[in-house]
Amino acid sequence: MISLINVVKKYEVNENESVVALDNINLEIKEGQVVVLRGSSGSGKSTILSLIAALSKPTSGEVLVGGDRVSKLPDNFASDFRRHFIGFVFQKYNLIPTLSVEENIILPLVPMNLSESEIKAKLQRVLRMFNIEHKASQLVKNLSGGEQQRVAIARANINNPKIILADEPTANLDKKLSLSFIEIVKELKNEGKTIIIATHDPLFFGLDIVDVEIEIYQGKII
Ligand SMILES: Nc1ncnc2c1ncn2[C@@H]1O[C@H](COP(=O)(O)OP(=O)(O)OP(=O)(O)O)[C@@H](O)[C@H]1O
Repeated sequence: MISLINVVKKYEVNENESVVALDNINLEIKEGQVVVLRGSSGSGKSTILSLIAALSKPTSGEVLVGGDRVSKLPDNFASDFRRHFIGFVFQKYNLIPTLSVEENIILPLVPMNLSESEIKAKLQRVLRMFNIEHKASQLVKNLSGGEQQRVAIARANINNPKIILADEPTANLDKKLSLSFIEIVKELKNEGKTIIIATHDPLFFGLDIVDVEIEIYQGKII
């Protein structure tokens, strides 16, 4: 279960100016749900994802993920929490173009001190799952947009996290690739993962696999 309780997030722009990105958000997401956060640019969707991932902290209010009060986690615990529980798919993928597909995918494992065989097993699982095995040794910069996205999704899943957060995942994809992303979401849902997608892509609206659609407008749920 993920809960946001009376969450306010203000960004300080300068000494006398702040932006209220989230204005008293209350939200509950159950394990295994696919949730779409919809709303126009600047409405606060990415801010919600970053709070759930403990990438930032609310100005006031609480964020609970599983048993963890992530809004209170010190930074070193927050990165540990992310490594185990969260897979993040960024809009621009955040891949390193000069590294190979497999090097990019195993990056989250670097701090974990795993044996080579453990790393290989985890890598093989996601290479197969996301149909990118045949490109494993190629440099990411030579891949197509759709392939790069599959690498980003594979990296987000390398630790088999319970929660996948995707920020505008189809912003750089054509219709066909966007539909194949939706197929991937279906597979992840079948595995029991909780998936939260921030998007203004109408392809996600009214989809049968989506359990909850939440509309955000100027930092509020409407
Ligand atoms: N680091 C920051 N400093 C100052 N203002 C910020 C910061 N991050 C976000 N904001 C502001 O907070 C509000 C919400 O931004 P957020 O990125 O959460 O919206 P969004 O709905 O995800 O938009 P988009 O679809 O364009 O990514 C916006 O007004 C934005 O300008």
